[in-house]
Amino acid sequence: MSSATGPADPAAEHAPVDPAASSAAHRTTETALERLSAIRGTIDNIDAALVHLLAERFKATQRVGTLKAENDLPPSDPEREKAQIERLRTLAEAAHLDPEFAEKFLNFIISEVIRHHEAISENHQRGTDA
Ligand SMILES: C=C(O[C@@H]1C=C(C(=O)O)C=C[C@H]1O)C(=O)O
Repeated sequence: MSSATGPADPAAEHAPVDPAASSAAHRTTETALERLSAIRGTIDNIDAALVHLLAERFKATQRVGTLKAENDLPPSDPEREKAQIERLRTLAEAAHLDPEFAEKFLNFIISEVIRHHEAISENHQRGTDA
């Protein structure tokens, strides 16, 4: 705001807001950054848990892959996949997670598992053919 005689500093009237110049704005920014950091701490823990859970799941599916290869069972089982996707869609809905996302995520993991099972089967075949 300028007075009748004009602002003391003519540039001040259109100067960009500097949050550090206002103690209230500064405090607000610090609090927001602290909250962001705390929430990110939770995200870090969840991401770490996801990695550990996925590692355990892949250890189990590797065992399934070996069992299948040794017993001439096919790498994929579409019936089991269908049932598992349906089960996870229901769980996702109850947990307020987008079921479409849950299905895509599971399909992404399953396609990687099948790739592993195919590789295990090929290695097993090579071993028994030799
Ligand atoms: C792990 C298996 O193999 C494949 C992978 C699946 C999965 O990752 O959930 C499910 C079915 C199969 O296509 C299984 O048959 O149980």
